[in-house]
Amino acid sequence: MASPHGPNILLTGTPGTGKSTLGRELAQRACLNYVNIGEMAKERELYDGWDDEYECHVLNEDRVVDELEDQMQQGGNVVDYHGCDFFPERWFDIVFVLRTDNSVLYERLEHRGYTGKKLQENVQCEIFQTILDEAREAYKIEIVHELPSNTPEDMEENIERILLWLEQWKLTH
Ligand SMILES: Nc1ncnc2c1ncn2[C@@H]1O[C@H](COP(=O)(O)OP(=O)(O)O)[C@@H](O)[C@H]1O
Repeated sequence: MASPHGPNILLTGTPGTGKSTLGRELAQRACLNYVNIGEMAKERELYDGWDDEYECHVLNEDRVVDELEDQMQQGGNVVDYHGCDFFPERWFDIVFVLRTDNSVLYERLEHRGYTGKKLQENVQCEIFQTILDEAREAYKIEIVHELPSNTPEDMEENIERILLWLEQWKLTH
């Protein structure tokens, strides 16, 4: 989606892989808007009930898409969410799937207070590369990129890589 405000970037991946850490830093350094879908849904109550099994709200995906449509058409957004197949494909110029080693992810999620089934299923989601497969099905394969996200050095490299991509994007749009 060509836009004078810049491209739209999707950061996705299993919870705990580092999307919001990377997204906030990237948005600040590249002067883009950071959009955390989880926080937005909470603030605007974009929910469709409660999931007893996973003890979380059920996202009203249609309302999220409606709320964001105008802003996405303007461009210049870094969107952060642990899912990606309900966004319109046309919104994004590039999709990054953050990947974290299982043992590192386990510790991060435990530290976040996840236990039992929630902890296990999130680590399994990463083992089975569920979000990567979802992204590859929902977007053109050439715009989907995996980013390792285990260490602070990884994060710095990822930011630099995305900033370079942004420079290229600006030259061609
Ligand atoms: N590249 C990284 N190296 C080390 N720790 C990281 C990295 N990215 C994130 N973290 C840490 O992992 C935890 C989860 O990160 P967060 O950005 O909240 O993940 P997400 O938004 O994907 O759920 C946080 O404590 C964060 O500081």
